[in-house]
Amino acid sequence: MELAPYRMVLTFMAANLTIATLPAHFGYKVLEHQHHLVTKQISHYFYYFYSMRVFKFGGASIATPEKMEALLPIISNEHEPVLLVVSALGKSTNALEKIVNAACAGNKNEAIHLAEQLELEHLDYARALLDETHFIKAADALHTYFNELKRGIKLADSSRYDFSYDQVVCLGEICSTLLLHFYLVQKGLPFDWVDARTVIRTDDTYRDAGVDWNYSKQQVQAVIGRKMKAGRSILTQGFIGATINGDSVTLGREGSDYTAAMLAAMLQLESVTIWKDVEGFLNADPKMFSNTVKIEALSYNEVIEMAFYGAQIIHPKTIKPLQNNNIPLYVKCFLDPSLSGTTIQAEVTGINYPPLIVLKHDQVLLQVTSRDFSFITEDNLSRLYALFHAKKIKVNLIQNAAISFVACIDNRADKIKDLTEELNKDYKVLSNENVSLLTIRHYTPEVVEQLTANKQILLKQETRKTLQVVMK
Ligand SMILES: Nc1ncnc2c1ncn2[C@@H]1O[C@H](COP(=O)(O)OP(=O)(O)O)[C@@H](O)[C@H]1O
Ligand SMILES: N[C@@H](CC(=O)OP(=O)(O)O)C(=O)O
Repeated sequence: MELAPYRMVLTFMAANLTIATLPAHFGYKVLEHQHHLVTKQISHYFYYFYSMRVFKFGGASIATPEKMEALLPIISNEHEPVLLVVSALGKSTNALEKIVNAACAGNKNEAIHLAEQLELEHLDYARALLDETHFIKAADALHTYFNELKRGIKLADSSRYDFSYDQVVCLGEICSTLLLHFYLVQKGLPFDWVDARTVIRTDDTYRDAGVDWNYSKQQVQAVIGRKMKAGRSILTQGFIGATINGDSVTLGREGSDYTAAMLAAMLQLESVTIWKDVEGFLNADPKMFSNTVKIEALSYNEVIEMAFYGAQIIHPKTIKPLQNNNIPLYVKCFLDPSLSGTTIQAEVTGINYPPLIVLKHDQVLLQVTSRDFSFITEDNLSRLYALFHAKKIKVNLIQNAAISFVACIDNRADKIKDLTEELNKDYKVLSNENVSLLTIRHYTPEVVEQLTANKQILLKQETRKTLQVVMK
C-alpha cells in the first residue's frame, strides 16, 4: 500500500507552503483543497498530489489559432501541474477520414494531395500562432509526422480498413498537440509533450480499441505521474493509443473525453474538466433543439445513460473510470470560463431534472425472424447476441417477440452487410434504414407528444424514468 503516514505529512506541508506563498485571496481555496485532500487520502490511499487536475480540450476549442490563444488564461491559471488532453484541430479528424477513404479506394495520389493540403493548413496555423524560432521547430516536427501519415497512406489497404484508418487518423491529435506544445513553450510554461501511444496500450480492435488497463496504468504513472510529481505539466493526446506491436489505434470517435477520464483515474487526480463551446451540460443538444436549459449538476447515472444513447457532448466510456474512482467531471465553457458550467458526480440532491433528451439519427432497425418458427428465447437470443458481439455492433435498443427479434443499431453499412449475410442463413432479416432513436429521461406526456408528432413510430419502450422511441 502506497500511503505511508509520512506521505500525508509531506502533503500537508506542501499545502501549507502553498498558502504561505500565495496572495491572501487564494487562502480560502487552498484550505478547501486541504479538506478535500484529507478526505480523498483516507478514502482512496492516493498516490499523487491530489489537487492536480485534467483539462480536456476538444477540436472546437482549438479550431483556430485565435481560439488556441484564448485558452492560455485557463491553462496558466493553475497553481499545480496540470494534465492537458487535447483532440485534433477543429474537424481535421473528418479530413483524415477522407484521406484514408481515398487511400483505401485505391486513389493514393488523391490521398497524398489531401494530406499535403492538411499539412499546409497546419503550417498556416503554426505561422499565425508562433514566433519565428518556434515556428521553425514546429514545422520540423509537423514534417516528421506528416511523413508518418504518408507512410500510412502508402500502406493503406481496403482489406484491412480499420487498421489503415487508425495509422492515418491518429495523426490529427499528434499534430494539434505539437502546435499547442510549441505555443505553451513559447509562453514559458513548464509543459512536457507526451505521445499517448507510448503510455496507452490497447488490444488490436482498430477504431474501437480496448485499453489494457494494468499495463497502461503502470506506464502512465511511470511517465506522466513521475513528471507531474516533479512539477511539470503535461500535454498529451486524447483518442489514441498503441498495440503491443506499436501499431497506432484509436479509441472510437470522440474518444478524447475517455482518455481524460482514464488518465485521471490512473493517476488519481482531483477532477476532470472538459471545455466545450456550450454553457454546460444542457437538457438536449442546442444544435437540434431550441429553448434548451443548462443543468447545474448531474449524477454519473444520468450522464452515462444519456451518453450511451448518443448525447454527443460526452463519450459514453468516460463515466466508468470517473465513477469507479469518485472523480468529479466538470463541463465548462471555453468561450466564457467564468460561467459555472455543470458538475457531474456521484450524488446530486435538490435538483428536479427537466426532460433530458437525446435524438440519434442515422439508425437502422433490423427485424430478425426465425425461418422455422422456432422461438426467439434464450438459445436463439444468445446466438444473436454472440453474432452482434463478434461483428462489434453495438445494439442501442432491442425487443423480442415469439419468433422475432428487433434491434436498433448505428448505421455502419460494412458491418451490417456482414451481419445480414450471416443472419440470413437461419433467419429472415428485414431492415428499416434512416430511422431515429429518441431517448427521453424524466419524460412528460407533453414532451413525448411534442417530439413524436407527425412521426411514424416503429418501436416504443418505456420504464418509469426513460422513454425510447424508434421513429421515422
Ligand atoms: N446535452 C448536451 N448539452 C450540451 N451540448 C450538447 C448536448 N448534446 C450534444 N451537445 C453538442 O455537443 C457539442 C460539443 O461537443 P463536441 O462538438 O464533441 O465538442 P468537442 O469536439 O470540442 O469536444 C455542443 O456544441 C452541442 O452541440
Ligand atoms: N478527434 C477525434 C477525437 C475527439 O474526441 O474529438 P473531439 O474532442 O473534438 O470530439 C474525433 O473527432 O472523433
